[in-house]
Amino acid sequence: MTPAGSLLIGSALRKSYGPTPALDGADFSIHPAEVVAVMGPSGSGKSTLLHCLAGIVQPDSGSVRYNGRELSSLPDRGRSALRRSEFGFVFQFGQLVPELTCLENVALPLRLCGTGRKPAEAQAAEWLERLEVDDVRGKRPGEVSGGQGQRVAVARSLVTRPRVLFADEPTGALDSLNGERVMQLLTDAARDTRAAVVLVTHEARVAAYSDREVVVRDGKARDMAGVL
Ligand SMILES: Nc1ncnc2c1ncn2[C@@H]1O[C@H](COP(=O)(O)OP(=O)(O)OP(=O)(O)O)[C@@H](O)[C@H]1O
Repeated sequence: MTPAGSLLIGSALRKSYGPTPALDGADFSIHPAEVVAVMGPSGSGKSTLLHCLAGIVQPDSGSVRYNGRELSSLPDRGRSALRRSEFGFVFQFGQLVPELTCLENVALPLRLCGTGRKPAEAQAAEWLERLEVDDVRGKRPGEVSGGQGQRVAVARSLVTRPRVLFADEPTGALDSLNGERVMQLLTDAARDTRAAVVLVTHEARVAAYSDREVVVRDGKARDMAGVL
């Protein structure tokens, strides 16, 4: 796939941690509304690639362009604002705020973007319903199951209707049945809202929910479209 029409493009990305090269000239691109699985062995550079694409980690060299804009040309504040308004995130563990109810957790990204409490919570309630966890809205994250918590996290990641959802092993802590359900709900919701999804996983059954697979090995990314 060529980067033409791509929403997000990483080119020749390099990143080392001390003497350890995590990325060694990785290329990646994703179109609007596309779900791309980033696969590869442990330590191959998948999470580092995701962090560079999301502007969380600054690559040593190479470029990341989002919607025609070079991320490194934005000041820190601009990158943070972009992450808040255009990107969504869901990780394997612990991203919910323990002191807040599930409803307040899902409403939080909207509140941070300036939405008032009532409309933010009304939208959050809709997303909890969509992820089939309406019943836990008044509970705190410590009082819900792992699968329920992950659905709440997916609801929170999509409530701002991001254009790119970054998901790093989103079902890594779940049993296979719960994992499949979360993936189904996540990809259905992303496709409905036309969010592109960068999905890091090492599990083939999770990658099966994607449109395309990219394999990262020794810090280099390879599109499997021409290989499979
Ligand atoms: N913050 C960091 N400090 C030092 N080394 C790091 C850091 N983050 C990643 N690395 C190293 O960079 C390399 C790539 O790590 P990364 O987490 O991107 O791989 P991964 O493919 O996501 O692995 P996994 O599947 O195990 O999560 C590894 O050798 C890792 O030890």
